[in-house]
Amino acid sequence: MINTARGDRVDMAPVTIAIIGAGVWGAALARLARQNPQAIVRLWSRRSPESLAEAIGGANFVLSAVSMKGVSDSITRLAATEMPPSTVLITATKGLDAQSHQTPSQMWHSAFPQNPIVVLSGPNLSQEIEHGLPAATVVASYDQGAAEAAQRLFASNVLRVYANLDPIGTELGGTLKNVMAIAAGVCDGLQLGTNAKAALLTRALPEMIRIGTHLGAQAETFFGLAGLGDLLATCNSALSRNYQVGYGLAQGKPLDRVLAEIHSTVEGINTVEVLVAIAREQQIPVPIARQVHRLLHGQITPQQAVRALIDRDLKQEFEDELL
Ligand SMILES: NC(=O)C1=CN([C@@H]2O[C@H](COP(=O)(O)OP(=O)(O)OC[C@H]3O[C@@H](n4cnc5c(N)ncnc54)[C@H](OP(=O)(O)O)[C@@H]3O)[C@@H](O)[C@H]2O)C=CC1
Ligand SMILES: O=C(CO)COP(=O)(O)O
Repeated sequence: MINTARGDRVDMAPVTIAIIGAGVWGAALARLARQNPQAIVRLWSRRSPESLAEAIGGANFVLSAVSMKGVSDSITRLAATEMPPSTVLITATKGLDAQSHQTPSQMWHSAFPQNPIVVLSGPNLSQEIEHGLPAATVVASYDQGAAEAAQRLFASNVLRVYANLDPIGTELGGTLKNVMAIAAGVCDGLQLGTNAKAALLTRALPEMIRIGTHLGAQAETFFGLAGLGDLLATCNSALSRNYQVGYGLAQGKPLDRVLAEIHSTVEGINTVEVLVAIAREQQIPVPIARQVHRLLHGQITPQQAVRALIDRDLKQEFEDELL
């Protein structure tokens, strides 16, 4: 166990972290890292005047906070630098690659097999972080030392950081809940009530676990902060962009108008494509994700999506759970 009380920071050697991706999450993570007086924090984006090689020079940690569509580009850019194998790579992206169906940490590992890889994920709405509100998150890695180093780096009096050894589960919790947040937005937008919302979120979790365990996650991770925690935060907050998509569709707005109004990254739109493709190939039941997929493709109305979920064949509550 690590004691991360603020007073212990005097024992921590100075560390440098370079954050790639200066979107809202990259900026919020930079703010969090700056709470640590021992951390030198550099925030870099492809629009920055300095080169990436300069930004990562001497960094102990390189954190990627780019959206899923920027992960491949960022890997290519970083591969062109001379990053040493001791640099800890932290990924904070919540998405799945459309072609390979890989998670970001798997892509980073393929490109940099020698570097320790850490996943950072949890119920972390960036606007609340920017307002200095307290939160908790998870840093997960197969390399316990790397996860604990990231834990020491980010722990502060506004952020409680837990470490675990399941990076894939931690990453998929944050990724798959985005699809469920679209459904939750529909539920609230149609004013279906608290009973319906509780049913939706409760049934969303086993759906995430079925896909997640198929992709290599540990089931118990989904009951932690990066799974249930992030599901609750995102599905219950109008700050969530994925939730806003569902809410806007429930109000009868077309998807392109909803997206134009949000004008920011909405990872659930791509994630549901990958999720449904995997579910089809592997015959994994994902009823909520399927309705979100049909809704986003304009094949059904929000009301028809709700009806389709209720009209499914009757079944035992736990008959096909992987728990
Ligand atoms: N916002 C939040 O509350 C949270 C977000 N996340 C996750 O963090 C990730 C980023 O989200 P967020 O910051 O909110 O989104 P934003 O839309 O604010 O920012 C997206 C970032 O990705 C970068 N990017 C996109 N394409 C490329 C590319 N081809 N090459 C390099 N960089 C690229 C953008 O760079 P540029 O500015 O140069 O376009 C920008 O820095 C997402 O996966 C999201 O799910 C995780 C937890 C919380
Ligand atoms: O992942 C998030 C909170 O943990 C952010 O959610 P949105 O991408 O839906 O805004």
